[in-house]
Amino acid sequence: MDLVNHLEGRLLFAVPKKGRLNSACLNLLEGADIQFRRENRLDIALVKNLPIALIFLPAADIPTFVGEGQVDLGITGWDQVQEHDAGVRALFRARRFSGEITPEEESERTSKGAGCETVMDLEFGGCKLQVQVPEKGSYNSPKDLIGKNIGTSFVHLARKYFANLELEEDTAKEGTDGPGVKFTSKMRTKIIELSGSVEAACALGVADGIVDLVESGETMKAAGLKPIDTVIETTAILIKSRKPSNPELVELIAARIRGVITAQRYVLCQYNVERTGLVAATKIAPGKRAPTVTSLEEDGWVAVSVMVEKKKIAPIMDQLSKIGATDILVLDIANTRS
Ligand SMILES: Nc1ncnc2c1ncn2[C@@H]1O[C@H](COP(=O)(O)OP(=O)(O)OP(=O)(O)O)[C@@H](O)[C@H]1O
Ligand SMILES: O=P(O)(O)OC[C@H]1O[C@H](OP(=O)(O)OP(=O)(O)O)[C@H](O)[C@@H]1O
Repeated sequence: MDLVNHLEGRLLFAVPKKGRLNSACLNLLEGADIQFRRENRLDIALVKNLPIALIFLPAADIPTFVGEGQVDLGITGWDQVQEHDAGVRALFRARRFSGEITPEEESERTSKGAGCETVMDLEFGGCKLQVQVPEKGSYNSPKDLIGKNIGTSFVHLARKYFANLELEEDTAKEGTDGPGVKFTSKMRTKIIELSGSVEAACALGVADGIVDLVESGETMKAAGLKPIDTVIETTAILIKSRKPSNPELVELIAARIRGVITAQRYVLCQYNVERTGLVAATKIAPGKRAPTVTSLEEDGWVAVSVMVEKKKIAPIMDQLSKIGATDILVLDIANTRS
């Protein structure tokens, strides 16, 4: 089937085709009951039960497609959206400096090009974009890298980061060569674009420091690098274009995804407690909204069911047990809707 000719009337939803975010995205789509079958090697899949087409794209390209409005919705890293926005801003700023466009055109085109809106944080794919330097070298602070070579895949964020650093340093030095002497800021740090294996750049003599993503820190440690600053912290996000083709469907998908995320974050805790212990128990586990309390077929006792954040459940069970709650059960939540 020629899928491209079946996109008419469908909401286009971009998801990372590979890499760190791919499998969590596929789980999210399954949880939201977005059913599709992806043919081998095809980057478009029609959703069977909703008027949606999934477009599988590199995570780094998704902000461009959504920002320019060709695709309505997308999942990618916050870092990728920031990198794209910084790139768009730099492009139009340069055009204004060269006199190609007016300041008004610059602001209009910047807001059009960098036009993704964040719908929600998806709470996975968490990592940090960090400045890393050789552990055994002489660089200890980001300012030590001014004027040096920096390897990165995030050229626009790195350039912005070092431009700010240079400006800070220039401002601090202002006047030190004599009253009223102003340093003119001209980017001195060289940003070298690398598409992968950035951590090898220092050992290979290509760069003095790098700006790259760090999750566990194992890759950088193995490459003999240490962090000296964090440029941004990032997680996966759901983004939408400013004018999606079907806003109601965007809302429906957002509500389903929100439900899946809440279900992943919470468990349902059920226990029995004497009515006299209910106030103390509710203080320990107040729930997302409030606990549901039903009477037990035993005088003076109630059964309570309450949503608890997964990461807090163990100490909460300990405390409930301590104040006399019994038969404490913890159940996974398959899905939720507020
Ligand atoms: N440990 C990690 N390393 C890199 N990215 C991560 C990590 N954990 C989460 N991410 C997120 O995953 C996004 C995609 O990164 P990933 O390197 O998997 O992309 P990719 O499309 O496979 O690109 P590449 O071709 O560079 O491998 C990042 O922008 C970031 O938001
Ligand atoms: O802190 P860690 O948990 O070790 O993860 C961080 C590493 O993972 C990413 O690279 P990836 O494996 O995606 O390959 P790449 O170098 O080709 O981008 C990133 O660029 C780091 O190198």
